[in-house]
Amino acid sequence: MALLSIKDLFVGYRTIMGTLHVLDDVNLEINKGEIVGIVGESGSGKSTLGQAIARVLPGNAIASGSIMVDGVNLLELSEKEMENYRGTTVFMILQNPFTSLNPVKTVGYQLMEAARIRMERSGEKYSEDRAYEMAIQALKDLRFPDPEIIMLRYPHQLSGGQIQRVVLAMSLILRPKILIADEPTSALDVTIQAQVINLFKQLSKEMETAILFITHDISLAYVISTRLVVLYAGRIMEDGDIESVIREPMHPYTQGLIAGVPDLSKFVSGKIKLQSIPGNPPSFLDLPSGCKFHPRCPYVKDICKVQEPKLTRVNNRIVRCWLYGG
Ligand SMILES: Nc1ncnc2c1ncn2[C@@H]1O[C@H](COP(=O)(O)OP(=O)(O)OP(=O)(O)O)[C@@H](O)[C@H]1O
Repeated sequence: MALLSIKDLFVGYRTIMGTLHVLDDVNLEINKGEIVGIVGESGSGKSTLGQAIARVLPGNAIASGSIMVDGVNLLELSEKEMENYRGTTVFMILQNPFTSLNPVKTVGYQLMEAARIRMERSGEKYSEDRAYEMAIQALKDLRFPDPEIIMLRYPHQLSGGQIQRVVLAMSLILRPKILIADEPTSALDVTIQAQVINLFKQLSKEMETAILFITHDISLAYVISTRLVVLYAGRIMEDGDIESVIREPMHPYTQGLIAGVPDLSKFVSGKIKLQSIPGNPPSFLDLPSGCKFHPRCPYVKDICKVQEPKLTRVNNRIVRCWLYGG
C-alpha cells in the first residue's frame, strides 16, 4: 500500500473576485523512500498541493477529496487531531521558513522541542542531554560551524539562509514519514545547496522518508528526484520515473519545460531545440475550456478545446493529454 494516497483532491481559494479553483482532480500515490519532484511554472499550484498535504492551507482555502496516510484521511482530522501527525508523520518546510519558527524562542529550545516530540512518538523516554546532542548534530549536518552559538540565537538574529538551514535541521531531527520541501534551497549558497540535497537523499534512503520536493527548477528536480510530477494550472499533466520523463517527456507541456533548460534539453536527443513555451499560464479566474494547456500547445486538436483529458496510464507513465487517448 502506498504511504500517501491522494484521491480527487480539489482546492479552491475564496476571494472577493470569486472562488479560484486551483487544484483539480489531483490523484497521486507516493511510496516510502520516493523523492518526488513537483514542478511547474509559478502559480501552477505546487505550494497549494504541499500545504494541502501538510494541512497548513490558508484560512480562505476549501479542500475536498482525500489525503490518506496510514489509513487516515488527513483532510477529515480536526486541528487538534492533526497535531499528532504534524512533525513526525508530515512535516513541511515552507517557502518562507520564518513562519515555521517561533520568534520568541531560541533555536536551541525549538530544536530540542523537535527532539522531544521525536523521542516521545518513538516511545523513548525524554532525555535533555540526548535532545541537546541531537540538535547539535543536526546543526553540524547543516554545516553550521558554531552550532553551540546558533542554539542560543533567536530567529530574528539569523539570516534567511541560516533560518532555512535551522528548519532543515528540524526536519532531520523529526524524521517525518513525509517531508514536503517547498523551494528549500532557493535561499542557500550553491555549496550548501549540494549538501542539503545529499542530506535529503540520505534521509530518504536511511529512513525511507518520502520527500515531495517542490521547485520551479526542473534541473534541480532532476538532480534530487526519483520521480517527477508536472503541474500545470493546478492539474497533474505528467507523472513518472525521473529518467524516463526527462529523456522522453510525453506531455507537450513537459516537453516545453525541458526544452527551456539548456542542460536538460541535451538529454532529449536532438528532438527538441532550446526554446521557451510561448504564452503565459492562464488565470484561475478565467481558465480555458477543455485541456488547460491547449492555448499554448503546438499539437492542439479540436477535442482539446472542448473536453479536458483525464489522467491516463500509458505504460509506466501517467499523462493527461489527448495525444495519448485522454
Ligand atoms: N490564500 C490565497 N488566496 C487566494 N489565492 C491564492 C492564495 N494562495 C495562493 N493563491 C493562488 O493560487 C494559485 C496557485 O498558487 P501556489 O502558490 O500554489 O503556486 P506555486 O506553483 O507554488 O507558485 P510559486 O512557484 O510562485 O510559489 C496562484 O494563482 C495564487 O495566486
